[in-house]
Amino acid sequence: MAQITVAEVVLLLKEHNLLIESQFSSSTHHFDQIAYNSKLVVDNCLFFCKGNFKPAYLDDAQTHGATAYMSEKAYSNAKIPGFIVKNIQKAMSLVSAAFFGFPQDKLPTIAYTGTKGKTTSAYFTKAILDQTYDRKVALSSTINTVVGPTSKDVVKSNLTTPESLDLFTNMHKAVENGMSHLVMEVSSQAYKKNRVYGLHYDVGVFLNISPDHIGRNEHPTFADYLHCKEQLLVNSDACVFNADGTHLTDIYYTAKATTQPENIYIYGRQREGQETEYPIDFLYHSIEDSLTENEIQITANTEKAKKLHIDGAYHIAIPGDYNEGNAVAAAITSALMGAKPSEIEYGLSNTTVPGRMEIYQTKDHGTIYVDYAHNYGSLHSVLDFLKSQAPKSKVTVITGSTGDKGIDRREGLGKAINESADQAYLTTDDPATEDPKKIAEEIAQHIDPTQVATSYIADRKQAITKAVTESKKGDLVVVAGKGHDEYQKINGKNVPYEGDAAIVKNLVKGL
Ligand SMILES: CC(=O)N[C@H]1[C@@H](OP(=O)(O)OP(=O)(O)OC[C@H]2O[C@@H](n3ccc(=O)[nH]c3=O)[C@H](O)[C@@H]2O)O[C@H](CO)[C@@H](O)[C@@H]1O[C@H](C)C(=O)N[C@@H](C)C(=O)N[C@H](CCC(=O)O)C(=O)O
Ligand SMILES: Nc1ncnc2c1ncn2[C@@H]1O[C@H](COP(=O)(O)OP(=O)(O)OP(=O)(O)O)[C@@H](O)[C@H]1O
Repeated sequence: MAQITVAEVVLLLKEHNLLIESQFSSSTHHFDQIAYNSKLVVDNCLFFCKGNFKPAYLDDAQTHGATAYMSEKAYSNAKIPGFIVKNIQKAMSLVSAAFFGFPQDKLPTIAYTGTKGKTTSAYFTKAILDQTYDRKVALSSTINTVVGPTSKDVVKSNLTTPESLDLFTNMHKAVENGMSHLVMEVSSQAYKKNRVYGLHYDVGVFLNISPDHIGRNEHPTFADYLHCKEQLLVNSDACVFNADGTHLTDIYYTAKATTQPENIYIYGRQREGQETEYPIDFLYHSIEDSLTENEIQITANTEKAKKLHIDGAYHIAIPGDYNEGNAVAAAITSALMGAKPSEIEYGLSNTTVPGRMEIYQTKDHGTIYVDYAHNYGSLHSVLDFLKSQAPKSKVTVITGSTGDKGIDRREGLGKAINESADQAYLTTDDPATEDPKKIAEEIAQHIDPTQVATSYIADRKQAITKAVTESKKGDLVVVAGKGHDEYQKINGKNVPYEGDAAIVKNLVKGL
């Protein structure tokens, strides 16, 4: 049973130079529960006060049985002793890991970061390793959290990377359920907010970086965004990264600062007359690249890479040339964890990801793609790929952009549409407290209406219906931005929404 004593808490906090004061007189007292939400407090619980905290939550926690609290400041309404700490997020992460007996030590972990491709690569990796380890691979992703082998062990996720206490709770459950490995996504916010403080990974992958998540409530600058993402490499035993991305020198030297070059693996697309500053360990190229699937060839280019024995051809069930890089990252990390080429082939050729390049064919109308692209980098990748495959096809995009965050996405989406689409229906996507029409107007400012026929339809379902039913044979329709989401975030509430895929699935039945 998970437990922690006062003495263990004090020792841990002192070791990390986080303790300001312990108000506890007994060092042998132990806690049976830990929580950061007063609504979840039960008897003999250690309660963490963090974030936009109100003293009333501490009253609530005391009523429900908290026997101590931890916080960056002492509360005058406290009737229980406190641990006053320098950084509550760091302290909570360390104490959570210790409370659950450091589950990470029993759960080899592969972690992905990157502006784009985390979920897809994590799904590929889980699918491969599930073959190798008899479906014993846990998952922490934007879409689902998997802590055991049965369907009741799968829950929808709230965040890309959960709060530390939730993450260690999940890892503990996974260990209890006999899971052998964990594949997880680590967002830059997770580092910014110390949700993974003290966590070490067996393999850390840096997929790519492009401007995103910069602004109010997220990262003040791109440099801060990059710094947060790079922390994944600092905390990994083996590092894998993509040579085709930007900021490579920065990324390479960050990896090298804590990892021997023999444990750093670099992959990149094969190009004519290629010269790189670093030895590329794995080269890949497309054997076949179509609107519905891919086949790639992976070639080991260094002695270190050859030892993984993954040279060969692999099918990928999801289209999009950028998914080839995601697949190679998954192949390398899985091989580092013991997967064989046949298991890699099975995982890559049988994995689709909800809301990522889902394809819906019609008889007499266009082909419809439902995709999570919601910034310049991702929408540009998708549209560029479709244009390269079908240069003569008319491309229609249906999209909106989120309110209250990622403001620069509006310009990016407009720019990507302007560069590669023929028609756009701007609509609603998680407007939060903003007016979706105003957001659409901001996107439209970056579209030349003489080149791209652009209109606004507030109701997302109506916009999708119009675009799909008006499409002609050979046209390509991209429903972008919401992916697998079945809600619209409006004024602090998740308002239920049918979902892009469900709407399209129903529509194409009659077409
Ligand atoms: C800005 C930010 O990081 N906010 C996160 C943070 O909020 P917070 O600590 O301020 O929590 P709060 O909801 O204001 O409440 C304060 C505290 O009072 C407690 N409380 C509240 C009510 C009550 O009755 N009793 C009680 O005890 C709460 O449990 C909480 O501990 O902690 C919460 C969980 O403990 C998170 O859900 C929340 O994420 C917000 C919702 C969020 O959406 N964050 C986004 C930006 C995010 O992290 N995204 C990344 C992906 C983006 C990327 O790639 O970087 C992600 O990993 O998902
Ligand atoms: N390697 C890549 N490079 C550029 N775009 C990509 C890449 N991989 C996926 N995409 C695009 O980004 C979208 C999101 O992909 P995915 O969910 O795998 O990434 P993510 O990093 O988890 O994204 P997010 O942080 O938004 O949750 C896809 O639907 C696709 O449009």
